[in-house]
Order: sequence, then C-alpha cells, then structure tokens
Amino acid sequence: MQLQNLSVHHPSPVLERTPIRVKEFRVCGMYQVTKLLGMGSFGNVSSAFHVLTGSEVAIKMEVPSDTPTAPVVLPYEALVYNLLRGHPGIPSCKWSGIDRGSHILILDQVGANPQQLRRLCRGEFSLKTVAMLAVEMLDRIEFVHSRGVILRDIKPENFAMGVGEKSDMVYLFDFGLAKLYVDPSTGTHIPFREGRVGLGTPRYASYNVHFGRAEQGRRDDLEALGNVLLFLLHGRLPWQGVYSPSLEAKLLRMGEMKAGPAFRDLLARSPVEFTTYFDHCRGLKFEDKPNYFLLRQLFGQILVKEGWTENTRFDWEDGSSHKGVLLPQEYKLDIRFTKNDVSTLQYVGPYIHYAQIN
Ligand SMILES: Nc1ncnc2c1ncn2[C@@H]1O[C@H](COP(=O)(O)OP(=O)(O)OP(=O)(O)O)[C@@H](O)[C@H]1O
Repeated sequence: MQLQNLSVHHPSPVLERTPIRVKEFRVCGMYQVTKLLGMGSFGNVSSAFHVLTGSEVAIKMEVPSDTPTAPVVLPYEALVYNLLRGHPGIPSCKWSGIDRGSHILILDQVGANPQQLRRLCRGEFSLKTVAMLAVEMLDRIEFVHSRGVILRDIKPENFAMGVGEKSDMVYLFDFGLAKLYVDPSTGTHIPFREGRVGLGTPRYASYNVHFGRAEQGRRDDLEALGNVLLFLLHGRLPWQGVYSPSLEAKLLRMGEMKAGPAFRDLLARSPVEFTTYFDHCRGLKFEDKPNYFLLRQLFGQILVKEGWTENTRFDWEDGSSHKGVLLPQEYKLDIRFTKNDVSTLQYVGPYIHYAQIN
C-alpha cells in the first residue's frame, strides 16, 4: 500500500458510534461538558471545552459519598498530578478543587489506550509495536519513580496515545492508587510491610502482591508493566479467567500461576528479552532502584532483531520523514525521530483519530 495514500482524518466505519451524551452543563463556569469519556471506580470522566478558548479537556468528577468517613480520592490524585507536572506524556492538570459539591480534576484529554488500539489492529500487535510501546512506557514510569511516586496500578487502560498534535505521544494517567515511596521528610525509602493483599489490578500485579508482600515498590510497577506487555503481545495471560470459589483463593491461584510453570511457558513463547526483563524485576530487593536503561535496551534489542533499522525511512506528503513499522492491515505505528534520537510514537492510519471513546 502507498503510504502517501493514508488519510489521517478519514472517518472510521468501525468506530463511528453514537456518543454517550451527558446532560450538558458547565464546570467552574468556563468548561462546557459535552460527553462521557469513561467511568472509573471513583467517578465519571467527561469531555468538555473551554467556552472562550475552545480547548478540549477531560474533567474527572467525584461526588463525595453520604458517609463522611468514606475516602475521597480526587484531591489526592490532584496532588500527585502536581508532583508530576510538566513532563511530556503526563496529562497536565489545569485545575482541581470543588465545584458545586463535587471534587473536580481538569486534565488534558488523552486518546485511545493500547487495548483499544490493539482491537483496531484486528486484535494483533506486532512484536515491534509492543517493543516500541515498551520503550515509551518505561520512560513514563521511570519519570514517575524519579519523583518519588510509585503507581501500584499499571494496566493497559492507564496508558493512552495523546490527541491532536500530541497523537504521537504515549501518556500515562490515573494516579488514584499512586503512593510516595520516599518519605518526603527524611528522604528515605518507605519500610517494607507484609500482610495486605490485592491492590491494583490482579491480572497485571507482580507475583509478590499475591502473596501478601503487598507494600509495593518500584520493582512491582515494572513487573506489572512486563505483564501488560505480555498481554499486549499475546492477547491473553494464562491466569485470566481462573475459577476459584472466593476472591482470596483466586488471587492465590493467580499468584501460583505467576510463580510457576504457566508463567515459564508464557516466557518460553515470548522473546528471550522478556525472561531477562522479569529476571531483573524479580531479582530486585524492595528498595533497589531498577536499571531502567537496561530494561529499555532489551526492547531496543528486540527492535533491531525484528529488522528495524535507522535506515528504514518513509517520506510523507507533508515533507516530513520518519521511520516506522507496518502493522497488520493498513495500520501503522510509527516512531518519529527528532534530531538523532527515537523520541515519540505515532499511530498513522485512516481510523486513528477516531479511536477515542466517543
Ligand atoms: N485525561 C483523560 N482523557 C480522556 N479520557 C480519560 C482521561 N482520564 C480518564 N479518562 C477515561 O475515563 C476512564 C476512567 O478514568 P480513570 O482510570 O482515571 O478513573 P478511575 O476512577 O481511577 O478508574 P479505574 O477504576 O480504572 O482506576 C479511563 O479509562 C478513560 O477511558
């Protein structure tokens, strides 16, 4: 297929769905809410635009429960966004506070998450695509860790491509379960605790989490990312859909699978770099700093093995040139270069700008 023929703005027959309408109203007097983007465990996220500038944002709202002791998450998440302010690939927080009794967080909008993009790509991501995403995701996680924060809920749905001019950027968002692993008053690592089970999303959680070694650290975020990448590569993880009479038993069973032959079989069906990746993560002690560079290198190695070289160059109609990899069908995940370094990813294809939930 002629790359020049790809029209980025062609509407998608697959994704042209009727948007879920929410009653139109304004937040903070200036943001006109238009539609629902998603529902989380703590509230709804809606799309809105600024009535003067027209800029589009995502508004996360949490209505406090009637029970006064019930935890409120959004003000806490706003603090984390402030800590992470200014880094590319983290939505910037434009405002947070209380409006008409609801906790509000106004954020940059993000687009399709890897799960949705995988479905767009006929349910299959190439190894190159997974490796390219891995490099970017590792960078986001390293940044968050560098600010003294661990995520504790790494899952595909918490990553997304940007929208508009930022559609070439992998974003990391949703910091509702994030936690400081560095004590700000002493600068020391938080102590290790045992006993609490099941925080985050069990499908991707590190095996430690299943066995009550639940005070998570940087190693657990990275192990969870490894599980996310295996999921994106294979489309399924062996511990999905295990049956157990109780949640506790199920978590234990999943943990056993992550520590046993089911996991080894999965690694045997995956590039050897994944084994090195998990060996590194699981070899870390609680307080150890992961070697992010080594982990990124592993996926760079996969890209080279897959035949991706810096000389694979595509020239585009608008005069730009970049280097990329063809996905199944007409979809293309692309690495765009700035100066002489791999910097961002971009999906270029007829449907891609319609990949947001609307
Ligand atoms: N900045 C954003 N731009 C676009 N959509 C967003 C944005 N933030 C959240 N969403 C959408 O809303 C959904 C729920 O948001 P989020 O994950 O932040 O909420 P949560 O209550 O923490 O949910 P969860 O139970 O998944 O942890 C997301 O999966 C996504 O579809």
